[in-house]
Amino acid sequence: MKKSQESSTSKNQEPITAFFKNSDGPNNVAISRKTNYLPSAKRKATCLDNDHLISQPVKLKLMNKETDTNKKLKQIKIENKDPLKQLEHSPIFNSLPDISNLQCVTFDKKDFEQDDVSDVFNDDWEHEEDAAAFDKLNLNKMQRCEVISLKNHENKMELFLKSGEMTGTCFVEGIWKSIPLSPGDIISVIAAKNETGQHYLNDTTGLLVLRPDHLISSTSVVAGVFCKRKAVLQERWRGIDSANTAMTIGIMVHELVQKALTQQISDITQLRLEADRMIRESIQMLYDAGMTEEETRTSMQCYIQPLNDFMKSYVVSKASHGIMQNNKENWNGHIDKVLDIEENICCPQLGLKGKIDATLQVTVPEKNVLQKAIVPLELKSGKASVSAEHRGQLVMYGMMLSLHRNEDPTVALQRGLLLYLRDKVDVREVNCGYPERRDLVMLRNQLVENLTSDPKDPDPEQLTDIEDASFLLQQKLPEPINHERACTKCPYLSICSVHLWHSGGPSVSENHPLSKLQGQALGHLSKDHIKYFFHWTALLKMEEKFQTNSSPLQALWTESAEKREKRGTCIPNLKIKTVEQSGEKHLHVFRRSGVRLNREKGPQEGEFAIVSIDGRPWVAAGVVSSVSSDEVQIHLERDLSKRLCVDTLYHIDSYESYSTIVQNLSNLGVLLEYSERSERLRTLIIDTTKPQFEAKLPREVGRLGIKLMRSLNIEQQRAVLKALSAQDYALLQGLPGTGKTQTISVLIQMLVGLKQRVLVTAHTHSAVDTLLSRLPETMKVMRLGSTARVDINLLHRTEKQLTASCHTVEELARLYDSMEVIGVTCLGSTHAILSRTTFDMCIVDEATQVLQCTVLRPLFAARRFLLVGDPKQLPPIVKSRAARRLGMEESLFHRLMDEEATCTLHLQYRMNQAITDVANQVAYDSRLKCANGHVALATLSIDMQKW
Ligand SMILES: Nc1ncnc2c1ncn2[C@@H]1O[C@H](COP(=O)(O)OP(=O)(O)OP(=O)(O)O)[C@@H](O)[C@H]1O
Repeated sequence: MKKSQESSTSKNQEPITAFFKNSDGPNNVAISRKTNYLPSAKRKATCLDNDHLISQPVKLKLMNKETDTNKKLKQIKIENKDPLKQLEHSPIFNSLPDISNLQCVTFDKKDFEQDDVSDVFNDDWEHEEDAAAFDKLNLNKMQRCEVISLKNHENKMELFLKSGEMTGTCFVEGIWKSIPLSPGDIISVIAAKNETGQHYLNDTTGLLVLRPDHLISSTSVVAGVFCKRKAVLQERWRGIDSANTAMTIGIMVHELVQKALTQQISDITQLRLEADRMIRESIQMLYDAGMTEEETRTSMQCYIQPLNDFMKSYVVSKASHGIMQNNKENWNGHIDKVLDIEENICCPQLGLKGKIDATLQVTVPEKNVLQKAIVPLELKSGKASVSAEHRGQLVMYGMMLSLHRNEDPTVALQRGLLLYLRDKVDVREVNCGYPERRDLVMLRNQLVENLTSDPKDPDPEQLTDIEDASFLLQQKLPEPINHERACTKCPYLSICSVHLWHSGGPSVSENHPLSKLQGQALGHLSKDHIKYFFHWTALLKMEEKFQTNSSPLQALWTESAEKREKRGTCIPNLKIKTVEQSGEKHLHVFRRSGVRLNREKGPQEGEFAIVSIDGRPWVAAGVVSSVSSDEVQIHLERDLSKRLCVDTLYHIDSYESYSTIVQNLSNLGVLLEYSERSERLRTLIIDTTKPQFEAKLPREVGRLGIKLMRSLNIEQQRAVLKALSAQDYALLQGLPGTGKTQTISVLIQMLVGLKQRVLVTAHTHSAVDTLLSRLPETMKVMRLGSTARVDINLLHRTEKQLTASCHTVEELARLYDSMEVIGVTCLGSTHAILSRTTFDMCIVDEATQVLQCTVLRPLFAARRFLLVGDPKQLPPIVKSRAARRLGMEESLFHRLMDEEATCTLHLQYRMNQAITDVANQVAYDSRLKCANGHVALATLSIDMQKW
């Protein structure tokens, strides 16, 4: 039984095209003709009856952890054959892309002057005059449709689709048939028509994009060429992979090339000076990656001469052909103009997004005629592999750009340039035929199937049991690859393995590398650790789902700007007034003439927002710096006025970023790590091992205490001593106005007096600032985080201000090391200082308001911690009712509350007796006391005349 399942699965992995022939990795068989994405048992559970049209949504039933389906899922074994070997045996391994049917596109002058921003897609991308037409759906152009029902025929699937008021059918054959569609799914389709007028897609025509509203970056899609599973893990657990040398050099080389291109630098001495300047200005990034200037200079050397050659031959020369004409693979064109740098490109028709390194206007000789074209350029700082990953990225940019030009993405001529500069200049033109485009869309579909829920998945808001939730809401992952070397080094090994061995998904045979690596990946984790991980990932998934439903990104392309304005999420129809360079960003001032802006609704100061124009959602994004009744100021990463004409109307939309969810998932991922810091927290937080306290404190404490603790009452003094004696952690429960901040401030001074380094954190910027502002000016304090969010009185203590005088990585490191206190919010705790320093104590204020998984990040950086808060005050903000019901509001403070570890402050200085009595009746059960008679009798005299 098992055997037959194994062989059928491996048989399903035949490659279909040659696209991945240059891939370095094993997933170059990523697209398989017959592979269904779901494990076969799950497929069975969800497969559609061949003979019935299904038009009703399937009723959901909560699966019990040990249902038959689940048992079956666990039994499935997948034998992963080495995909490279399979590929070699493919009859089409060496076939070349079919470009015979490509049409040549000519450009006119206006194409080069500004973007073609014609209305490519309106509310539903295509509106036809005839409103109630049945079977009038025109799929010759890409359409966003809803699958109403589907019917399986012998070799094809019949889809009944709806787009706006239009309906129609489409037959899906070949590779497209393996997409696991359900009624209710949103797809984007372009199809051919046969002689009978019937729309169809097969292996040689059409595109079907699954759930196109979920935009995946083209970098993530090509990451899936090597390992689809890693590509999905990377999307969800981004941040586990820390900054490294190759990444840092890559960023610096990109900046240097972009500078050379925009300023037309073709002089080797000037390029060297630019590189040196860049290194000097990037000391923060070098510190993060643990690199010195000298190392960086040496690593960048091998790019400078080739960059100079590139500039001379392709950019500044007047010739219309490049160097190395003897090497026929090298590109033979000329770069006439740089149109854009880091152009943001967002394409909801293909469900893709990306950032193009440089958008160029070029001249290319073709059959002895000089042709003009606009091409994306992708710079690669690694070896000139011209791999499937590198080419694939350009193919996707090409498809997105062709849709922006209103062309057919399956056949439109596309050109792109790959630029390699390590050791020698190597410029390759990438053009491709239909098979590559189809395979990349299919690869994206496979990733999106794992990254989004399908209409048959349970609605998280209906879940009532955390065990069910943590089983049903587990991250879906593609099958693992068979590559021991890659898996051993993979930063996602533990997360990949925990899903492999502890979820209902497919498992692997005993000979698979992941079986051998199981001990290394999970040997240090107990059942409870894994259960905690899955509980919290499920809760985060519920919260994420709730957020996606309440503020959907797709409104940007499915609703008009006016409709979004009515909903209160958009400020529409703005024009650019001015653009000013502001550090690395461009401060854009937008104006709406005539109409006063509603300052209460839409993007607010300090919020992240998206800038769109009609037909082109998300042309840029950034943080809003101010909103007045007639102007919006926003810092964007690129200058929009350079590319778009002055009369362009812009819309600015609020955007609920999911980076917080991803950061929280990453924190849970780090908690699974085999390291001392993670083991310590697992023991304290998951196993709830009792914290230990020193029986005696050093004499020095007494000496310091006489001086510093005089301002504290007896309860507060006890709290300070308790915190000082904690070996693991302590809790400080402070009722309102009882002097929590005052107590913490004295504790910090005591710790610093004892030569200990302290990390101070809280949920909000204001709480961090309140604490830091109570510390003496003589203390060495640094506030991390964006200066825009820091209290004006603390600006002199911000990282930006303090590091302004550092000119070398060494000076910077010395400065960081000299700081006695570092202050940062919990979400801002991803700064490199925290991963490179072990603080003696981390103090978390407002600890009852922070999500358990958010507070983990600062705690990883300290030997012991103090949680300060009031469990009777606000819990963490959780929007999903179901997640709240299942325990997401439980803060770490609540989880660890224990009499022995907790000190409580009851004596308050803020309310007189009458108000204290009310607070006691409502929440504190007579435990809140006035600190003294003066407080109890205090009154407020108000001059009623003045009111
Ligand atoms: N031991 C003390 N003697 C005199 N006044 C004190 C003492 N401790 C705190 N206070 C005063 O009580 C007020 C409240 O103190 P603090 O802001 O530290 O309390 P908190 O518990 O942090 O308040 P909140 O409930 O707003 O978080 C302040 O005005 C502070 O100066």
